[in-house]
Amino acid sequence: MDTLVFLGTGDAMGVPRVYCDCDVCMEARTTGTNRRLRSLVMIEGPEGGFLIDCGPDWRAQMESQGLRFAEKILVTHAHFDHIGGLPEWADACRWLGRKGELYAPQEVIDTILKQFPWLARHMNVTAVDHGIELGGWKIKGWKVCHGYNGFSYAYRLEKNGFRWVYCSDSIGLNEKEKKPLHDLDLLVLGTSFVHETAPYESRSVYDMREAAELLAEVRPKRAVYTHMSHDVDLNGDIPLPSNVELARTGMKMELA
Ligand SMILES: O=c1ccn([C@@H]2O[C@@H]3COP(=O)(O)O[C@H]3[C@H]2O)c(=O)[nH]1
Repeated sequence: MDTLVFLGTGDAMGVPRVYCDCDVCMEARTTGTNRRLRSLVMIEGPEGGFLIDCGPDWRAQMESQGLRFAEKILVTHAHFDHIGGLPEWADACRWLGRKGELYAPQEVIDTILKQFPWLARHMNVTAVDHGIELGGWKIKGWKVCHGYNGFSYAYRLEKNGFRWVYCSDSIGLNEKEKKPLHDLDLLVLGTSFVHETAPYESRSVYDMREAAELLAEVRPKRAVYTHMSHDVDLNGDIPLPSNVELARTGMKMELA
């Protein structure tokens, strides 16, 4: 049985935001229910495991699980909050004398290697544009609208009849982009805010109101929201569709 572990459930700034004294950020600093590291998930199972994304909190996330090595990492897009940990992973590979396996679409690889050209010395880099199999999961990625911030990729994973999607950074998906979101047992969707009031053209991730509309359309059996900013209070009373839950740091789910 495979397990999905939420090692990071925050937006680009994490929670608390360094500059912020709002109630959610202050709660995150004290009791810490809302403390959120940058978004990253781990899939583990009998056929091996892998991470999706490697943001700047990677080191703390590895330590939180007592993990000493990450062998395989699949990346969604080349934004700092999703790739900031890659140089630390590369250093770990170097010191252990073990090559990591980095997977991403070719255009994402190109950007990563422009930013961190030395990575290729410490890891094998594989383009996943035509799909990939990791840990027994058949994985297909597709490009999704990330609004003001450009594009990201979402991944659809299938194994033993279980179908799920990881789509952390998207907004306003068109019909083609929504197609792989149908017939899902689980949709992990990024929703930065409950209700984001900033002008639409300045935004880059669904809010929870829009996400509810998307779910009504694509009808996954279950959904989990992640990539949540300090707008989201896990101790609050947020109106959600009945099949939705909010990811919590360290939360585990069976993928079956
Ligand atoms: O070309 C770019 C654009 C943006 N970024 C990062 O991705 C984050 C996306 O959310 P945000 O807009 O709150 O903050 C952004 C930055 O931290 C990046 O690394 N490269």
